Amino acid sequence: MLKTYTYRSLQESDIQRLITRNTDPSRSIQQSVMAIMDEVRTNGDNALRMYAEKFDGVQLTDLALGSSDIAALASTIGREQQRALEIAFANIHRFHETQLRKERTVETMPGVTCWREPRPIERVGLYIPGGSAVLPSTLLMLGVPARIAGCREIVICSPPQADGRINGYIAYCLQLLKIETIYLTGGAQAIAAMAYGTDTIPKVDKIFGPGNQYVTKAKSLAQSLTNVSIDMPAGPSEVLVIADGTANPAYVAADLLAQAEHGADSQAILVSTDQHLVDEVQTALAAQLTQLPRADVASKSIANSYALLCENLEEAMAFSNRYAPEHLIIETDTWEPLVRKVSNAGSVFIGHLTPESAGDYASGTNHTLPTSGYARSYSGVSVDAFVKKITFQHITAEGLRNIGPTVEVLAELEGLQAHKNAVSVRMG
Ligand SMILES: NC(=O)c1ccc[n+]([C@@H]2O[C@H](COP(=O)([O-])OP(=O)(O)OC[C@H]3O[C@@H](n4cnc5c(N)ncnc54)[C@H](O)[C@@H]3O)[C@@H](O)[C@H]2O)c1
Ligand SMILES: N[C@H](CO)Cc1c[nH]c[nH+]1
Ligand SMILES: [Zn+2]
Repeated sequence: MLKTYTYRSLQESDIQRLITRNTDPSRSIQQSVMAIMDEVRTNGDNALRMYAEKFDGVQLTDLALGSSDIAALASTIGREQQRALEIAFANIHRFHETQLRKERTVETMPGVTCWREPRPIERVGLYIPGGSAVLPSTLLMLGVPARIAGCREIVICSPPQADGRINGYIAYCLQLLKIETIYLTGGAQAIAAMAYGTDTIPKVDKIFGPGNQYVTKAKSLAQSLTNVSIDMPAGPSEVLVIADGTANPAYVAADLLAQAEHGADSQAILVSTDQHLVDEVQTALAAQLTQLPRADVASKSIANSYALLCENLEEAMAFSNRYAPEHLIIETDTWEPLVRKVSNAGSVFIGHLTPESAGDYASGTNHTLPTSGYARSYSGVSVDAFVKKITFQHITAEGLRNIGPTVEVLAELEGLQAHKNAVSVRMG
């Protein structure tokens, strides 16, 4: 069950240990991923086939499925599942379409006009996890903002399943998104393929998507070894629940287990002001675990997690801000003052009736979020991530008279005469 710590008895070194997760201290993941990426760079599609056999247990001839295969697979799913995917698609679309707001044009001095306009990133690669669980929801979370942004080429990679194909739910989402091809490759090799390009898989400008530690390391290496950029490190899922005596222990336990079932390296942290609640959550965890098909994975993750007892909710929030969770759930009757104090979190779920699963699937917010403390500096995926915001400016004769002398002085103080001349030659 959850190990329990008391915040006031922790030293700074203990806090550092408690907020650190999935950093690959032995560099073993980095080494494996480097080797995989080199292999893909050198041997392209043949390397992808070799890794499909090694990691996914399938022999592939074709690395891609086209629209007729996708249509056949999509037709196998039930009406209820279609409907749920359509509602999720619509809510995600509704939430994300507001993000492409036009910005104001600014006249910084009379005759000097500056503004910013978004332009889609032309070629984007979306990674859809499919190792221990296939996540069609992730395809919607990445595909919808890519479509809203207007990206010209959307490359999708996901690990092949045991039958050498994808499941029908992924296929249905591809149809909702009007995407006609999917590439059957997963893990670090998929990221390498999109970063370097192979005969079959196009090289992209930016790679998006969550994944396990291999995928996440490959994304960061791809960014440093090639000119591809990435959305953010979105690795093993995590949740931190702040709960006081008003929380329902069954709800808290369910929320912790919902992230714990993602993987043994996931973390589910309970931060509470109430010892009695912690005890009740432990009991509820034990009871609910026995009912879960993925109890094996979830119990390993719970063993890799902890509960922390704090004196008050301010202290609880201070710890949460240091931990910087991917998901923060606030299960207290009074939450407004706490919400104002959130400074580091990927996505926040407020009140007793807001399960994090709602955001994972269908409320509309994006579930591709920074993990391992990266919520201190990264935002989750949004339409912004699929565009570049380009600045523009225009200067009139009046503007040049206004701004010119300032630029000349600044160029001169930096010793850059040619910069000064570019102004002076126009001012006559
Ligand atoms: N942060 C987020 O936004 C977010 C969202 C959804 C899911 N997730 C996380 O994504 C992850 C999905 O992981 P997954 O494993 O189920 O699927 P995955 O698709 O990320 O990884 C599967 C692939 O990993 C590779 N792999 C497995 N073992 C390997 C090894 N020993 N060496 C090299 N490569 C290996 C294989 O190629 C396999 O196809 C989970 O950790 C989940 O918590 C995060
Ligand atoms: N909780 C995951 C993000 O960490 C997203 C997800 C997809 N499916 C279920 N959950
Ligand atoms: Zn989830």
